[in-house]
Amino acid sequence: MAKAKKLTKGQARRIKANQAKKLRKQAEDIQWHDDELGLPEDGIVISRFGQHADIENQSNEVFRCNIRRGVESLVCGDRVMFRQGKSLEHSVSGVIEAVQERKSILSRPDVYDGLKPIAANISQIIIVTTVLPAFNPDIIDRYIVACEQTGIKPVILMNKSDLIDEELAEIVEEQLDIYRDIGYQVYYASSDSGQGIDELRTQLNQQISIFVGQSGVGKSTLVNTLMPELGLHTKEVSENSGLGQHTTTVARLYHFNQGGDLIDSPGIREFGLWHLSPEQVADGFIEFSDYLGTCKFRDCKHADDPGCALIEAVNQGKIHPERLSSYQRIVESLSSNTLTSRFKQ
Ligand SMILES: Nc1nc2c(ncn2[C@@H]2O[C@H](COP(=O)(O)OP(=O)(O)OP(=O)(O)O)[C@@H](O)[C@H]2O)c(=O)[nH]1
Ligand SMILES: [Zn+2]
Repeated sequence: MAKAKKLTKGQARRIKANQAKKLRKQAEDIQWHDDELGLPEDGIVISRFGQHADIENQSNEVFRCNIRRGVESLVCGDRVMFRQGKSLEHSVSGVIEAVQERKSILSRPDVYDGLKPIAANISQIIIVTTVLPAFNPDIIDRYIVACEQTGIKPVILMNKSDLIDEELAEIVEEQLDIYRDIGYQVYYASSDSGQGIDELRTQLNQQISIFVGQSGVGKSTLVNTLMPELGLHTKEVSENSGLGQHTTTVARLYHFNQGGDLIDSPGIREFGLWHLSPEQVADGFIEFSDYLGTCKFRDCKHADDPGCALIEAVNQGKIHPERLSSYQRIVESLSSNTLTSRFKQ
C-alpha cells in the first residue's frame, strides 16, 4: 500500500481555500414560500457574491440572502427590502425582494459587461495623497475627474502629515490651495502622530466613504487607525483559510466606530484610474466649464492652439496654470496609456 504523503503547508492552504470556496457556492438556492418568510424590512448590502448577498438589518444583524429573480445588479451599499426566513435549517436566512433607488453608483470598465457596477450609495470619495513616495497632482486630478463623472463628492486628504517639515509645509499649502480655491475640501492627517484623525472621523460620520489613492500613501494604515478591529479581522481570516481572499477581493461595507461606513476592496481603491476620453477629462476639471466650447477652434486641444479660451483664462488668473498643465499631461498620457495600463489587471 502506498504510504500517505504529508501535505505541504501550501497544499493544505490551497485545499482549505478550495473548500471555503465550495462552501460559499453551496449557499442554497431556495424557492421561498410566502409563509416561510417574515415581514419585509429594510437592509443594506454588506457584500455580494454570486447569487447571494449578506444583508444587515437595522438592528445590525446580518443575513445571508437569496436574491429574487428580477432584482438586478445588486451591489455592496445597495439599500434593499428583504424578508427573513423562518426556518433555521437552511444555509441561507432570507430573501431580497427589491432594491431601493441608488443615490450614486460606482462602476468599473469590464471586458465583457461594458461598465460593471461595483458599489452603490457612496457619498464621498477620500482621495488620499502624501509627500512620500511623492506628491502627485496628476493622480489627484484623475481621481477628481472620476468623482465628477459619478457625481460623488471628492475630499482631498494630505496623509502622513508628520513628514511635512516647515520647508515642505509652504509648498504643500500652495498645492492644496489650488484645490481649496476650486471649492474642494482638504484635510491633513497622520496615523503616526494622530494629527487630524478626529477631524477625519467627523468628516466620515453619517457618510458612506471610500478611500482611494496610490499604493504607499497610507490607506491601509489609516483604515486600521480608524478601525483597529478590522486589521485584526483581515489578518485572522487570511491566516486560517481562503476566506481572507473573499474579504479582500469582494467589495465590503464596514462601520466606523464613531459613525459612518466604509466600502473597501482592491478594485475600489483603484477606482477611476482607467481610460477616459479627453472630453471626459475636460469636464472633470470643473473650473474649466465656463470656458469649454468658447475656444476659437472647435477641435482646440487647449495646448498651444491660437484663440484657446482656457489659455486666456490662465493668463487672466482665472484658471491655475498647474491645473491646465495637469489636464494636458493627463490627456497626453491617455494616448500613451501609461497611467491606465499600470492599473488595469
Ligand atoms: N510617517 C508616516 N508613515 C506612514 C503613515 N501612515 C502610513 N505610513 C507608512 O507608509 C507605508 C505605506 O502604508 P500603507 O498603509 O501600506 O499604504 P497603502 O496606501 O495602503 O498602500 P497599498 O496597500 O499598497 O495600497 C508604510 O510603511 C506605513 O508604515 C503616517 O501617518 N506617517
Ligand atoms: Zn482651447
